[in-house]
Amino acid sequence: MMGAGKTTLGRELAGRLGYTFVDLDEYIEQREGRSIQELFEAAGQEGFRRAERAALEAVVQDFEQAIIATGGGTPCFFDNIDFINQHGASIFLDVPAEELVQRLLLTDLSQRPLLAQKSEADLKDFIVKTLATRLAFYKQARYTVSGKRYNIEQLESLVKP
Ligand SMILES: Nc1ncnc2c1ncn2[C@@H]1O[C@H](COP(=O)(O)OP(=O)(O)O)[C@@H](O)[C@H]1O
Ligand SMILES: O=C(O)C1=C[C@@H](OP(=O)(O)O)[C@@H](O)[C@H](O)C1
Ligand SMILES: [Mg+2]
Repeated sequence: MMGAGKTTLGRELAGRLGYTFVDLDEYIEQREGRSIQELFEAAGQEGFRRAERAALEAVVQDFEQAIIATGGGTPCFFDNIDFINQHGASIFLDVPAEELVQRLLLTDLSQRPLLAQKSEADLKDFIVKTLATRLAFYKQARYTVSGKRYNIEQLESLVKP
């Protein structure tokens, strides 16, 4: 989910393993030549999800040993979660909703179009409801790591060959 730490942790994990790190949102931005916000503005969420799926297919062609930080919605559209599981070892970072909200409030919400311009109360409501609808997808990850704190060695042991 947004704020779980996919980008932050993914980068750290890739560094430890000596793997390439790819943040799917950044990869989409490079492919599309515009920011995620611009893509949402021009093509709506539907257009973004199509670009996201295309990027997912391209990224598995482009990289062999890589840690990919997806976006929070990636596994929840099309058959993306099946595609992800067919091509790699997926990890669900299962962070409580209240913690996600606290973290996200400290960031620039305009960078995440689904959260832009939300009040704190609306943000809380959105995170709780969205997490509930997405959980069925997230639970299909091969591994689940739960809690506010994480242990990078534990994560490393999950994916290390
Ligand atoms: N384990 C953590 N504990 C506390 N804050 C964290 C942790 N992981 C990430 N953050 C912070 O939470 C925010 C969202 O992290 P980010 O990696 O962008 O999440 P995601 O890519 O899953 O949306 C950032 O401000 C980041 O510094
Ligand atoms: O949860 C989502 O639907 C989204 C999460 C974002 O990525 P992060 O999870 O890295 O914020 C980004 O892909 C886009 O704003 C949509
Ligand atoms: Mg991210």
